[in-house]
Amino acid sequence: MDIDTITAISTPVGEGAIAIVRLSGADAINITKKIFKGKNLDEVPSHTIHYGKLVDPETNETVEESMVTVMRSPRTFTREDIVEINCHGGLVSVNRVLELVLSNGARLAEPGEFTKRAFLNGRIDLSQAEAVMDLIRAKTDRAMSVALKQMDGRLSKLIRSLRQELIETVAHVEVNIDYPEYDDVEEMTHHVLIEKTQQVYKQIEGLLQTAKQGKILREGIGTAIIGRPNVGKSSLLNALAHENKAIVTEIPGTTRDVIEEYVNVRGVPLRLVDTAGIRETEDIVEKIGVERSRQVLKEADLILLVLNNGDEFTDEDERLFEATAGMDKLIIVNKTDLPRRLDIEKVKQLAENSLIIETAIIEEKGIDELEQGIANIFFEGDLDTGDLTYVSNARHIQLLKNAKNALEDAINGIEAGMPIDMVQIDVTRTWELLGEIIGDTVHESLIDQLFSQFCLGK
Ligand SMILES: Nc1nc2c(c(=O)[nH]1)N(C=O)[C@@H](CNc1ccc(C(=O)N[C@@H](CCC(=O)O)C(=O)O)cc1)CN2
Ligand SMILES: Nc1nc2c(ncn2[C@@H]2O[C@H](COP(=O)(O)OP(=O)(O)OP(=O)(O)O)[C@@H](O)[C@H]2O)c(=O)[nH]1
Ligand SMILES: [Mg+2]
Repeated sequence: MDIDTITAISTPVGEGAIAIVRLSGADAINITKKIFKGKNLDEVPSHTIHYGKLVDPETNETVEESMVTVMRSPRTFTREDIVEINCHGGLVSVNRVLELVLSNGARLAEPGEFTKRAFLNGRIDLSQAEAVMDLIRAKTDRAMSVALKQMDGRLSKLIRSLRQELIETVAHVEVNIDYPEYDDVEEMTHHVLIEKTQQVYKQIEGLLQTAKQGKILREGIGTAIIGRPNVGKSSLLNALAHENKAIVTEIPGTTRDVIEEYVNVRGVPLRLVDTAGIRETEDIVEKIGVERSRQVLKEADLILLVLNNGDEFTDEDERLFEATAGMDKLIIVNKTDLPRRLDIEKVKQLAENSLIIETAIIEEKGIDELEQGIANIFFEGDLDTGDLTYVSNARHIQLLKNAKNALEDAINGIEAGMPIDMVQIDVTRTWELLGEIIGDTVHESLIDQLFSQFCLGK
């Protein structure tokens, strides 16, 4: 394992009042002492902060003034000695402090390396480390609360208990293999095996059932706003975002590219995508936009299909209904301030079970109903992260699916009266797959790859 001292700027790039350069490792305090003029940092109590000047030992030039926090191993974020240098938040000043630390013996940290050390030193497990990243990226309060629970070790605890159950079944099997002469042991084994494996199977299934909501909490509901040019799609995006994000003009074909925006509709996280109005066009730029719109449409979890109340219902509108058949969809009849020319009966007929909502976005009418409609579609208005343990991470979901399959093999084997040591292989495999979620049984290259997705300085 690396034992060198790492450093990085732990605050975002850009101007701020304060920025933090963090050091972690056995030399963190020694390196800081070389550049810090103030109290003797060897003598200050752990978890205390101290004012002083930062001085370049080569030139004796004062580089910065600072507040320095000293935290001694092992009760720290990484379990190593940590120093946090709080300096002024200008771009130049933070970088000079970083350079100073680097030239005095620290190494620049890789992305995620602080959290990786917390993992390698056993303070947190892999799913907790991944939750740290989710927390940073959380777009809504609810996504954040899911991440916080995972960081707290909720998922880990559940996975550990499932693995424990599996180990117990394996133990029973071992007894059976070692003492085949006891008939009642065999009966017992069969009984226990069926019961325990099915119990674990049900819990894995339950976890997987939270995956759809978990994914939505994490990434937002992929929502495509589609419709003919000029019906008011970009106006709709702006209304839901409560901000003028997309350009709105009276010229059809205004939106040429796909515009994405995270919005929070009554606690439901939407990844809202405004698209170029779909029509047959000769304009080359618009053509590409229209192609992209069709692509977005295919990948969406929810469609907001916008129609113009003041215009006739056209073949192009009809084709949009066809293209979105069977998808979760809301029909928005916009521009109800204009006299109706739209064939609403036709719309009702094509809408099937989809809700039709009338809006006049320009007058801010119908937006409330629309927001309620969106909330209802996914969670009957109630997206509750309450007590459930969610899985939201694609890696975890895949591992759970594989574990479920392996356990299914085991259960089928038991029921078909397969030799017990064959069944054991599948049970052990399930145990290993679950272990990968928390990082008990993972390959080093996977660990490197996972942590490299982190932000620098985390
Ligand atoms: N300035 C600063 N703020 C920060 C962080 C940081 O690294 N620096 N964090 C970085 O993400 C978060 C806090 N995360 C932390 C998690 C664990 C420990 C820690 O020392 N844990 C010890 C117990 C400490 C105690 O109880 O006194 C341990 O688990 O052994 C510290 C920070 C958010 N705020
Ligand atoms: N009368 C009326 N006009 C509206 C309403 N909503 C939007 N508009 C106007 O319709 C025009 C087109 O709106 P956009 O939001 O740009 O339409 P779009 O569907 O994004 O258009 P493209 O990007 O060209 O496909 C603008 O002039 C809007 O001000 C409404 O409820 N009533
Ligand atoms: Mg537009």
